[in-house]
Amino acid sequence: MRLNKKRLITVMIVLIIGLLASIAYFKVWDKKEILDLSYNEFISNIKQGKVKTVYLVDDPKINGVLQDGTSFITDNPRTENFKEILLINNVRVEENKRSLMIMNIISFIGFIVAFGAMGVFLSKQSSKQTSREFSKMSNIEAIDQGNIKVTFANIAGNDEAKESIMDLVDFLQNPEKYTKYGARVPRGVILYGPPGTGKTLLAKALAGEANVPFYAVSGSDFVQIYAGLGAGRIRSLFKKAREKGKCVIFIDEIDALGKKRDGINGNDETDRTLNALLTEMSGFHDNEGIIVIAATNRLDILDDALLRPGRFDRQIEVGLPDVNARHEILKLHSKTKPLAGNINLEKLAQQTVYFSGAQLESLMNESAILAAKENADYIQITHIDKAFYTVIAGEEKKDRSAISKIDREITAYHEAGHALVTKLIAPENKVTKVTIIPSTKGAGGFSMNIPPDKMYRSKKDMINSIKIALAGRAAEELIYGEENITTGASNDIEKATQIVGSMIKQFGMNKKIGMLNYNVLHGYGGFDAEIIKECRAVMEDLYEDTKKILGDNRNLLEILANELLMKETLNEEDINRLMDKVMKGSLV
Ligand SMILES: Nc1ncnc2c1ncn2[C@@H]1O[C@H](COP(=O)(O)OP(=O)(O)OP(=O)(O)O)[C@@H](O)[C@H]1O
Ligand SMILES: [Zn+2]
Repeated sequence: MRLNKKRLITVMIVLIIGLLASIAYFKVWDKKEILDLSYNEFISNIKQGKVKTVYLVDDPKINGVLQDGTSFITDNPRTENFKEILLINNVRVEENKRSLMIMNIISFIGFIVAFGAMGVFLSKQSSKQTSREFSKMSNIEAIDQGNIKVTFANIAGNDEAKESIMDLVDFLQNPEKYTKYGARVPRGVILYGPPGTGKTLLAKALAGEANVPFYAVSGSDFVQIYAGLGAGRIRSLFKKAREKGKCVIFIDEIDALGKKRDGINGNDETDRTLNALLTEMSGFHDNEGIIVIAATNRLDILDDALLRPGRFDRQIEVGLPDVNARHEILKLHSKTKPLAGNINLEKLAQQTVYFSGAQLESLMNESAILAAKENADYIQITHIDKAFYTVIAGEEKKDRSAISKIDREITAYHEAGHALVTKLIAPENKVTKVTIIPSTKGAGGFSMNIPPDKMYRSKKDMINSIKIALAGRAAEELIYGEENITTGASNDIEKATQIVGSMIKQFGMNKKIGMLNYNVLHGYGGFDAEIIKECRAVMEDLYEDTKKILGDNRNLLEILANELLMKETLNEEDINRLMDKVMKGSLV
């Protein structure tokens, strides 16, 4: 339907151009070629023998041609003997042919027809182009099972993401098993994280491990195409996939399709495409065994509609690799390369802070190319050094290693502060992971789970949470001095303020302020100088406490921070092990 409309518009445009062109043509022709003779002039021309031909018609005007080839037009006398007079004066009379005027009209019509035809042709051409685009999409052949060489063995690091994806292999292979128990098999998974961290690789590995076909498209393919085509592409993609049965559909750059709709920058076309995708996904039967994996660098900009249950309801973070993962990735990508014996990949892993998997792969590849160019026997450290700068050339901060050194140290102390205070004041809390590798959520990372089986939070719990939140800043101040504290604590301060505020305004946990809910008394936006003063006083006390805890355990803080600098990521066991050692006095 929409395609026809499109074609119609193209034809119309061409016709209008044709019309304008022919009008212009006739205007010119009129002026230059056609003499408008009065009847008297015509007669005198005849008498002088200047008229060659006259086209006789039953119109008010007749045309003719002079001896010199000039066309003319004059009034038709429509007298009985007109033809005779002409013939007597040696004028050729053409009766059967239409007059020039008519010829003009005919040629005019010809023009239009020609242009019309051209229009249709062009629109056919453009629809050919659309159909080419279309077929580009419908031609997405499933990469055959046998051709997906990627398995989990091709992915180093990313252990958590890998585990979540591994779960899906069984869903793909035996969906019936899960439907038997009434379980909803996941349909969509979003992999999010910085570029080049192996999201595509993970999706491929899923297909490779489950031995099913793999279809890949990119969200940006759907942008700037003809109206309605995006949705059509989605439908044909899924149709194809269904025909194959079990498979993995990979949609890279899903954000190009599924950005949050803000109502202002709404784009009908992407909306339509997104809706088609959502419709297709809710149309799966539970045991169809199709899993859609989408990738994005930004989870926060995605439309909520995408993240609802039954759609992309699993979200897996794929982060930058830590030093161990970098080592693994480097090993993986130098397996088939002749490295000189003195190259230490472990050291190289330490030097490639913030490198993504793709950058590490590129580093090894560039080195190999340099070595090959020189016909060197081995890839030498000099090749790697050169390649290093090629890989980071596009980065904004060229001297990144210098900048990152102090950044890393501050981050390490900050994160170690959080972890240590947690361990010391709330050992029942679970510290799942501490890292100094930036994530999409911000610099560094620290995750802590409060035991989920608590129904209420005690005043002590809340105070502990505040201290844990303040511990990052406290560690920075303790180690680097008050002047060198950073903006890295902004989220922590926000969190601490929320807790203090709710304790005092809402939960009646402050003696001075009393057991009143101030939200009820003067709304959530209420401003009360006394409350703010009290919040500040409580916060100051807690901050001093936190600094004291860290100061008293400074050696532990330094040991943890140094371990973080070395390993970049520590899990709970690592932290426990370290603390045990220190407590037992073996590491002081
Ligand atoms: N964890 C990893 N292990 C091994 N190789 C990796 C890893 N991460 C990335 N690579 C290498 O980088 C290349 C690019 O990775 P991939 O295309 O999967 O990244 P991506 O996260 O999908 O990136 P983008 O967000 O830019 O699409 C891979 O083909 C692989 O060579
Ligand atoms: Zn922090």
